[in-house]
Amino acid sequence: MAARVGLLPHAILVSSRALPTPRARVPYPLPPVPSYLRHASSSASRSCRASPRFVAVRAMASGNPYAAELAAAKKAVTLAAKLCQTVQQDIMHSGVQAKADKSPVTVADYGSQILVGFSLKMDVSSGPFSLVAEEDSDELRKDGAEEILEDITDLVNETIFDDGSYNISFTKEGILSAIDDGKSEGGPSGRHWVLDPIDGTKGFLRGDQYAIALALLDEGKVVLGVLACPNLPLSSINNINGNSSGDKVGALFSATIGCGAQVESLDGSPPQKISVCSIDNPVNASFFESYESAHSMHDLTGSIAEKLGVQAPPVRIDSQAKYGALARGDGAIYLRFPHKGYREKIWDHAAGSIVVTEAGGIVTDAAGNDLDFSKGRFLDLDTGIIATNKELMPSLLKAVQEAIKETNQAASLL
Ligand SMILES: Nc1ncnc2c1ncn2[C@@H]1O[C@H](COP(=O)(O)O)[C@@H](OP(=O)(O)O)[C@H]1O
Ligand SMILES: [Mg+2]
Ligand SMILES: [Mg+2]
Ligand SMILES: [Mg+2]
Repeated sequence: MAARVGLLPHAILVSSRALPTPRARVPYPLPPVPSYLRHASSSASRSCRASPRFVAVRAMASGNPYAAELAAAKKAVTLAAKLCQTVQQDIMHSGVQAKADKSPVTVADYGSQILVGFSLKMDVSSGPFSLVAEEDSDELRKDGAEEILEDITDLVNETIFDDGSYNISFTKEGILSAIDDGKSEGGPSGRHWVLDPIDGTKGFLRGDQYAIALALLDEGKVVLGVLACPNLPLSSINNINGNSSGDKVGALFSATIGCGAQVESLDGSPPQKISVCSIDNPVNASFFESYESAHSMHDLTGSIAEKLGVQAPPVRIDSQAKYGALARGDGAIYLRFPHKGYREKIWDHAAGSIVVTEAGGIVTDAAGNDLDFSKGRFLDLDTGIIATNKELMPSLLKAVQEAIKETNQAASLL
C-alpha cells in the first residue's frame, strides 16, 4: 500500500492507507443528530448495537454509579483502537515513521479523537457533552491540507462501516467540527470527558507502545478512566524495555472510583481485577519512565533510582501504558520529570492515574501532592509526577526530594 505524507507548518500528518471509496450508508436520524453528519435519506432507522437504553440497564444492574459511562468509554476507545491499529500497521509497512522528527500528529490521532467523541455523544445521554481533548482542527483548515482531510474522512467512515455499530458517515466539514468538539476547558464543576486520542504518538510512529486514554471528570475529580493499549501484552511485561512475553497483545485497562481497576483484552475477554505490586524493598523494585528523554529527565530518574537502591535498569516505554503496567504489578514505580518549563496536560495523566489509584497505588507530584485535574487543560504541579504502591511511596518521596535538591545545587554552581 502506498503511503501519502503531507508536511504542514506545525505538524506532520501521515496518511498511510490506500483509502477506500466511501460506501453507501443507512440513514441515522435519531436525536440528537449532530448537524455535521451526512444523511443518505430522511427515513428513520436506528442501528446502534449498544443503545443508550441498553447501557443504562447494565448500569443499574452493576451497582457502579458510572457503569453506563464506563461501558460507553470502553466501547469508544475500542472503536478508536481499531482505526489506530489499521494506520499503525500501514505506517510500519511503509516506513513513514522515520520522518517524524518533531511533535507529530497523524491521521490516526485525528481519527481516534473523532471516533471517541462521536461514540460518547451517541451512547451517553446524560447532561451536556463536554470534551477536553488534545487535538484541534487548525492545521486541517489551512491551505494544502485538503487531501489529508479527505483521507481522515475516509478513514473514519471506513472504520465506522467496518465496525457496524453506527450507520452514519461524516462529511469533511463534519470531521472538522467533530475534532473541535474537544475544545472544552474542563474545570471544577460539571462533567467533562478528557481524551488523549493517541498518547505516545512517537511510540505509535515507531511501532511501539501507545494508548487511547479517556477519563471522566465529575466536579473536578477523575471518576473513571479507560486505557486502550493495542500493543501491550495482555498478561504482563515481564521483560526489560517493553519486550513482550509472547502472550496475547492488546490490553484494555479500566477503573471507576471506588470500584477498583480491571484489565481485559481489547477484543473482549472478561475483565480481571488488577492490583499494584506489593514490593516493599526498593532493591527488588523496577521503574518505568518515558522512552523519550525529551519527555522525562533520565539523569534525574537514574539518580533517584540509585538513592533508592533500585538494581534493575529502567523500563522505558511510551504512553500511559506505563500506568497500566504499573497498575497490574509489572513494575513498582513510575517516574516522570519533564524538563524545566514544560506544562503537563490533563489528558496525559487523567485515565492512567485513576487506573493506578484504583489498583491500590498512589500518584502524586514531586512534593507528594495529589494531582489536581480541576484547573482546566493543564495540570499545575510541582516538578514531576511519581507513582508507586503505598509501601514504597515514603522512601520514593524522600529519594525524589534529595535528588532534586542535589540537581538544583549543582545547577546553581554553574
Ligand atoms: N517536552 C516534553 N516534556 C514532557 N512531556 C512532553 C513533552 N513533549 C510532549 N510531551 C508529552 O509526552 C506525551 C508522551 O508521553 P510518554 O513519553 O510517556 O510517551 C505526549 O503525549 P502525545 O504523544 O499524546 O502528544 C506529550 O503530551
Ligand atoms: Mg501529541
Ligand atoms: Mg499524550
Ligand atoms: Mg496524544
